[in-house]
Amino acid sequence: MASDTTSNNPLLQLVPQDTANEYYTAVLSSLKANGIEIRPDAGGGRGKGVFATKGFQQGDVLWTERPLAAVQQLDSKLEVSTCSHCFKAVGTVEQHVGGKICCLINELSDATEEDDLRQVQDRVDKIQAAVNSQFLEGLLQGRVDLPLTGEVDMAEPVKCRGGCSEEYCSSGCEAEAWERYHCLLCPVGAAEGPSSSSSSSSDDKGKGKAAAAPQHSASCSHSPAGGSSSSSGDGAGSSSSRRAQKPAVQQLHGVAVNRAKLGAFFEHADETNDIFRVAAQVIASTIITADKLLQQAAADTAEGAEAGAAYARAISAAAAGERIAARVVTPAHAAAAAAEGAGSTAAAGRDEQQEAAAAFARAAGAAQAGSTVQQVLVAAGSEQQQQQQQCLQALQAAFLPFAVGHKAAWWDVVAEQQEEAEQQEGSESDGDSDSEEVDAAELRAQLKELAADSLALLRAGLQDSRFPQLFDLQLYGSLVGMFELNNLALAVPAPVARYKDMLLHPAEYGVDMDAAAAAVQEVQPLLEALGDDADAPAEGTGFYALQSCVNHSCAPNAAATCLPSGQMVLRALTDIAAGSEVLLSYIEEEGAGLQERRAMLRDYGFVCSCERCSAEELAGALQAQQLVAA
Ligand SMILES: C[S@@+](CC[C@H](N)C(=O)[O-])C[C@H]1O[C@@H](n2cnc3c(N)ncnc32)[C@H](O)[C@@H]1O
Repeated sequence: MASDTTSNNPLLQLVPQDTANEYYTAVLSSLKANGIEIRPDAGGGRGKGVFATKGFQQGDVLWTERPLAAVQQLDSKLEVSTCSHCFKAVGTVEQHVGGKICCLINELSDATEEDDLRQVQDRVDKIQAAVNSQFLEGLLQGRVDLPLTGEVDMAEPVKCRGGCSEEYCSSGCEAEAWERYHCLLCPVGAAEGPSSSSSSSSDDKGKGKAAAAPQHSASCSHSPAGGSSSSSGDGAGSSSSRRAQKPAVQQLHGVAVNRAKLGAFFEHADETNDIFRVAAQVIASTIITADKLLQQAAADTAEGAEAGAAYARAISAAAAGERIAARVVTPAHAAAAAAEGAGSTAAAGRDEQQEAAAAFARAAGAAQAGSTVQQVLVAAGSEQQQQQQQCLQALQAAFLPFAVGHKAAWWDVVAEQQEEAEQQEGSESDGDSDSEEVDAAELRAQLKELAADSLALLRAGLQDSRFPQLFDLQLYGSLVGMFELNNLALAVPAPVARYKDMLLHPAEYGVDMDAAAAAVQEVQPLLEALGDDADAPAEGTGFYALQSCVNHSCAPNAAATCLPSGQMVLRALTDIAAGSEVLLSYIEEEGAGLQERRAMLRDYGFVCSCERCSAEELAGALQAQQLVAA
């Protein structure tokens, strides 16, 4: 649902329905989501929703989608190295096994008396039986080969051209991330071409055998991806040698980028809330898109002026041939004359007329594209006002994908959740409502201050004078709030889990059974040491244009999962009839009772009244009545 906030920020105003409809039509078409529509009012006060316009069968893919903005959690990045743009795993299976063991060792060494120490000791024993420090170092450094790991599709890491510790699965992903947002967010910013972090050749059955800087050392006092910084996601790490060469502030996309200050922003985000990193990604990509729109508008205006000059030249050329000159009085006539072409007595002027016609056609197109800009220019008073209006218009267009999704401010969302939780607990115990209010109010103030600190650091890193609306605290809070409510938790299958699954089910992967059985024998101690941690996916959070429009039900008919490629796929869990709403479950609803589900859904800011909840509520009320009657 679009926001109806009371803020004066134009980016927070309700998006006109026509504009939203146009945007979603474009989204559906670009995703080739056939048989799907977005209705502005899904009913029951739930805002917009996604509906099937044709029947789907259980298991059908409804659509696949990449996020508009996403980050992997810092902790998860230590355990599963992925492409910072698309979340496909990078490195080798061996490095991932080593990384997971390091994380496990760290976790176990943090165990306290409150943990089950016998269980902890059991796991330590298993690790010691499986690896020694030399073997672990070998896994991490690419000196140890495990059997059949070449069968798992992995990508060789490509480093960020800016010199920070971000890694990508391909030069394509590196370039896309750089162009879309990372050029403004990289805390190092030495803009060289992308470089592979591995010097190895690709003759190793696609393993991407890396001599890549390991993310862990065998002592397991590991650092995040790339190894040199406490930061991850956008803004991770730095190379001090490159930092020394670059200027303190770089001008890019109309923004003065202070890389050192960006580093401080990311450190703060890593210490406080991952979501700030996603918000920064949205802000950076919006600036870049808006800047491109402004450049385009300027080019169109220049083209219009050029067209005018060409027209003037065409007029004077045509003056030599009266038949044409009499007719070429408007751009439309110029175009018609040029199309007619032959028969002109002004042979010398024909080419020029055609050029003029073409220039006019271009100018007309440009004028049409920029017509709203022109209207604004006429309406605006001073040149400065005109520029501000132009900037705002470009900004609104660039921000549209997020404007259609934004919600209440983060501090309000969280404080309301807290209030409700406390009221619930309060009504179950003796509840002092005054102190509850103070707690929620305090929380609101604390979160607002935290967001203000984060935004101040981002503003210091991205010094911008054209788009003040984008650096407004209320907008920042709304962006973070939107991510809290709309984001899909990313869970990209880890390569170690795929490796294990392949060894256990070789036939499904076309792998020789005997080879798999021998491999299982060899790696059994490692898999036992890892236990369930082998299966832990890469976890993060992403905002998706279409998935974020799907409402919740405690009896869902669809489910979203991540593929190893990092793409999200939405599949039908049941048959879905044409005209039905597509519904996901935002929570682990299976086996949970009504109150438990409602408590989980509090985080999403609504009370569910889906068919299952309504039926259970009714059944509960009837039961209560019967008890009273009895
Ligand atoms: C991911 S968005 C879904 C799209 C949303 N309807 C919109 O208009 O943007 C999640 C929000 O939709 C609303 N919503 C989703 N499922 C709901 C449900 N079962 N009952 C009430 N509100 C729901 C809540 O406001 C929730 O915060």
